[in-house]
Amino acid sequence: MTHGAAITVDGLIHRYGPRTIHDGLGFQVHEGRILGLLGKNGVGKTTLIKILMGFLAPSAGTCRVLGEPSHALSAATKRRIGLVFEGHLAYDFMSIREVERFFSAWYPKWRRDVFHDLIDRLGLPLTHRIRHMSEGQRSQVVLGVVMAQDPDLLILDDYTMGLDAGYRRLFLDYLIHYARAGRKTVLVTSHVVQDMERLVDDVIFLRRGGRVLHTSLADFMATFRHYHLPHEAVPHALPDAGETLHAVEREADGGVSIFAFHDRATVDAALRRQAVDPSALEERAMTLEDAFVGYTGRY
Ligand SMILES: Nc1ncnc2c1ncn2[C@@H]1O[C@H](COP(=O)(O)OP(=O)(O)OP(=O)(O)O)[C@@H](O)[C@H]1O
Repeated sequence: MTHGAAITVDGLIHRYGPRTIHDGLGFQVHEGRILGLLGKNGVGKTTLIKILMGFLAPSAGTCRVLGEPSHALSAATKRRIGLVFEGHLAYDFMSIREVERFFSAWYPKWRRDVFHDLIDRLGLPLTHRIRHMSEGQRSQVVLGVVMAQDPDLLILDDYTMGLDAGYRRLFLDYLIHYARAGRKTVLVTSHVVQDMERLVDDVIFLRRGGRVLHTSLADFMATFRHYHLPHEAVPHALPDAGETLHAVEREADGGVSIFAFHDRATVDAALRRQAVDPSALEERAMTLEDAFVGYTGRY
């Protein structure tokens, strides 16, 4: 079945003063897909989400969200979008009970069962005020509020803020169930890359200066490879990264890691062209986090 696009970004350019953050970004998120937006600190993930929600006007380009231009989202469409943004609730003077009363009035599909299932795990009385909660407890309330809205499009910007490992996993299970159960679309950013490996269908890697890679997670993991040259086989001058070798990194043990979208024979040939003997090269298995760091570079 072909689904329509929940999000369409076309020719997006964004600059803050002289700095270009997005440079002709274009992609679609189809209904029912889960997209992970990954990238190092400061590459522009939050900026993109602000543009999609109409909080920020881009320097150029267009975005459509659930069929409407992002700068003119109607109230009805906004109600179909669940947004977790910097993990905060604006009304921190409210108690848990007041938060539920306030938000449930806005959302016709409010899922009381979902809210209480997530909130009960806090072990706090419903009269407890948000401002008297720890950071992680506040995040739990935010996530309860958003999931109870039963949104068609869920946008989560760094939802893991302050969450302990147990709750993070619980929420991840919730998300997976939510996304698979209906035709729900999710756009998620997180620095906990290992969670993305379980959750997302597609990934966008944002890199500084506006460079991007948009791919399915399965394709990326099947084609991006890590090769290792042990210390004794490393030449004086490290091989250069370029067309074939995506990245070349010196390891703490003196060996060299080479990341490439190519098979062993192609990488061998590229090394030989640089007068490097590849006979000791070995391929290593990668998690998504290894691949993410290999693709975007350590620092
Ligand atoms: N209003 C602003 N004026 C100028 N520069 C800004 C503004 N907002 C963000 N920036 C800069 O733009 C870049 C992108 O910021 P953004 O918050 O979108 O990054 P991010 O990918 O979400 O980062 P992180 O992973 O750290 O949350 C950063 O270098 C940031 O310092």
